[in-house]
Amino acid sequence: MKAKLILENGMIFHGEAFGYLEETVGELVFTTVMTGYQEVLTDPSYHGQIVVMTYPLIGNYGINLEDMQSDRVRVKGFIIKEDAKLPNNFRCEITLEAYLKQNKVMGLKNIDTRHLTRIIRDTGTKKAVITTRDLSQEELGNIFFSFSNSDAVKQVTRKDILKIEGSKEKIAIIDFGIKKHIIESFAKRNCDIRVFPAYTDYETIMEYNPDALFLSNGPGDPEDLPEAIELVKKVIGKKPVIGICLGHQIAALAMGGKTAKMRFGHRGGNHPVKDIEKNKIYISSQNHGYKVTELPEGTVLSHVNLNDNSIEGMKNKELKVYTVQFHPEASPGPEETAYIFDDFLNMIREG
Ligand SMILES: NC(=O)CC[C@H](N)C(=O)O
Repeated sequence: MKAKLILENGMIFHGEAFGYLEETVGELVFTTVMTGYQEVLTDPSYHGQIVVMTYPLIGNYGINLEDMQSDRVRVKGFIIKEDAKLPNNFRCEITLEAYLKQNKVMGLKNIDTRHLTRIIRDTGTKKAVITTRDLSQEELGNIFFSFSNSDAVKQVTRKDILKIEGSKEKIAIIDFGIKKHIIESFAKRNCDIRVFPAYTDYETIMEYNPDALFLSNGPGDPEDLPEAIELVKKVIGKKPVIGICLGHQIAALAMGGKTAKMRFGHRGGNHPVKDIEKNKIYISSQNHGYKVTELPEGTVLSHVNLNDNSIEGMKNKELKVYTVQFHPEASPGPEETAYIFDDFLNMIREG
């Protein structure tokens, strides 16, 4: 069935619907990862976003039920050039199209994703609609006007506390929309883990008497999370604080730093970041549309993005805060920054 993508600036791309047939609206972003589409689909950080894959052939190894980063598809829509109709892999359980259908998420294929990506790069992230209908200007205007992603964390955070027993550091994780492989990365290192819902109060977290507070990745604008920022303000100085992506941004705001929305963000599996202390360059996995623009006082830059010199990590040795903007858990992407989890734990132990 024919369907189209309509951008907020009036541009229209014609393609073919695939997956679930239901009109959708979201913030249009692109990722340059060449594999790992199923980790992208299930990453809660993409809540509210329509994702364009720049790699031209998607679905070629199907969908397995182990690599998901949460329990369902989180993107609002999925745009590709070509759908591999006959996936071929021993781990494949269902096709990409069946998975989208099952999760009630609309896809659009046969789109010139390279052209679309250039438009997003040149003119910035914007809202977009995928539809099979002919919409009037007024209808479109209403759809765009009523779309907001400011309660994204509320939508994706867990309801109950998750406990994982371990013999090493006690890590209190705040789930702003956490990816499964982050939890696994701490569990693999034998940490004792409690994963708390995003709006858990300070007392409940301190009752667990953690060795550190970990702030997870998650969707939306960090400035939409004043409660989380207040919680972190209370914890800093009392317990070490570590974090990834949204967690990094929240920690920066809690300490008096600044964040801002980027023109089109960093989403992909080959972003070069330099670890300043180690004087080494790593290829990192990234998925963010906001960044820290001003480091808090007393905090030093730990990592920098070599494409645009943006802040990719910060450290405060006195207060024991260490956070990174990129994704050391990868999933998808290269795993060479997994050392960050060991660095986090070393910082906690040093006390
Ligand atoms: N992956 C993340 O945690 C993303 C953080 C934030 N939502 C951003 O887009 O910048």
